[in-house]
Amino acid sequence: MLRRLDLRGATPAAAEVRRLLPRAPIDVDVAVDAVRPVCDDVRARGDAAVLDAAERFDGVRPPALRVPPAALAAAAEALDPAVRDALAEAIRRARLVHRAQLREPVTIEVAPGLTVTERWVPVERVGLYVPGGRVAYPSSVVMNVVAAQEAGVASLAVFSPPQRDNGGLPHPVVLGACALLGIDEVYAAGGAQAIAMAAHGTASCPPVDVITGPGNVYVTAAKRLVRGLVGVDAEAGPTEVAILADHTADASFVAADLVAQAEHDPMTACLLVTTSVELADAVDIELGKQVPATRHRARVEEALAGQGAIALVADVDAGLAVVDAWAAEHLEIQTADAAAVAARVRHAGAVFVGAHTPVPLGDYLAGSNHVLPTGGTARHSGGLSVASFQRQVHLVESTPDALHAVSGRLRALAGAEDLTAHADAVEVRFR
Ligand SMILES: NC(=O)c1ccc[n+]([C@@H]2O[C@H](COP(=O)([O-])OP(=O)(O)OC[C@H]3O[C@@H](n4cnc5c(N)ncnc54)[C@H](O)[C@@H]3O)[C@@H](O)[C@H]2O)c1
Ligand SMILES: N[C@H](CO)Cc1c[nH]c[nH+]1
Ligand SMILES: [Zn+2]
Repeated sequence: MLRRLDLRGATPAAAEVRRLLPRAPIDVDVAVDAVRPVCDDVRARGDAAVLDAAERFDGVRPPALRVPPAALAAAAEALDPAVRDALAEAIRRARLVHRAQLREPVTIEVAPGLTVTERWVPVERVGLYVPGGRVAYPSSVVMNVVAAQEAGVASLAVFSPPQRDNGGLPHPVVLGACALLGIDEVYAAGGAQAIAMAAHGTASCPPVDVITGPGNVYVTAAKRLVRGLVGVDAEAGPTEVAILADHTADASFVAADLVAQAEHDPMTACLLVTTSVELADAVDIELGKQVPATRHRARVEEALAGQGAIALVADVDAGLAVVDAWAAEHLEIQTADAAAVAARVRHAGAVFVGAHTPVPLGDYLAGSNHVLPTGGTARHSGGLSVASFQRQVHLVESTPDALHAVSGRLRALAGAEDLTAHADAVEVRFR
């Protein structure tokens, strides 16, 4: 049985909701302290430190950090045809969505003769993290690489943990997915050491400008540490799901969707917010059937016991307030008129609307990006997109008349800041 919180009759403030509802006990701040020495070591000793960390954390010392081209080609060759076909379709769908995110330059004539043009320019080189500790994620290759390629990034390097069972190379399907996408720069490096390698650069790997991708709490912590030296995307850490459901929801669907995300990581957070005690009871019964039968039972049990909960709410409006406060990475809406309810959601990494839009569709094949903000960061961040790989640049262009027309006001503002040379630099042009 999931722990239950009865919020009917109460209207807790957002901060109180966040305190009451469970999330994983190790937070990113704690993990930052754990990974700081690893990142410092990579900065100081480069490749040797990455290799030592691989031995310590992944249980294998890769023969080389850079995956040889022959291994990528062999992995592509060895892909199961059904997996190859599914990857190709996932890539096709993701391209449709991400290409549509590209923005044309916009020129605004602010005053006669003065224009501001906004251009979006791709960064030059990116490091794309693909998790591979407990589970290997070829689908995260697709999510990272397609967004970066569509953004127009020229240099892409993928990092994924070395695997003992694969001779110290990353998982073969991860390599196969890289090859399908035309990626030839892949490193057998995982965890914080991979993030530090990408950020600082080593003898085998030039530094990158932006690092993106999901990972466990150590990866997330390392991204937080190098933020500023490089750009990073949102904190896409241990996965989480919230489901807002009423009496119309099917308990077997709800339970299956909780189990599906719980199988990622014992730190996964799974929350059902419902107006219906009957549904809550039925979901508990369903979990009693589904959990013992699921492949990764131990992980699922740990996640549900640790960070699983059902919150009972008075009505859908109260439920919306709760899920908005919790700001889930994934939010499913399984209520009557789900589309109308979903349209009112403010804080979630992605919203899955209606009974036939489970999170795993978005994980693999909806075309949406599955690299999404966790830990409540959906309050201020969005998921991975082409914008994660681009910078916006303003081009400002003025005629002499347009500059002259505004020079009096400019002097007023410069004077207010006691920066008179600013005004002089304008007026020198008209003496
Ligand atoms: N939010 C998202 O968008 C999203 C998407 C996909 C996956 N995920 C999450 O990614 C995570 C993948 O985790 P994973 O562990 O399978 O793979 P991972 O690649 O993220 O982490 C594996 C690495 O963690 C490091 N590590 C392990 N224990 C450590 C320790 N005690 N100290 C320091 N470093 C340590 C190792 O170096 C190892 O290479 C899951 O939590 C999953 O939920 C999130
Ligand atoms: N649910 C994960 C976090 O968004 C993504 C994923 C990849 N593979 C399966 N699931
Ligand atoms: Zn998933």
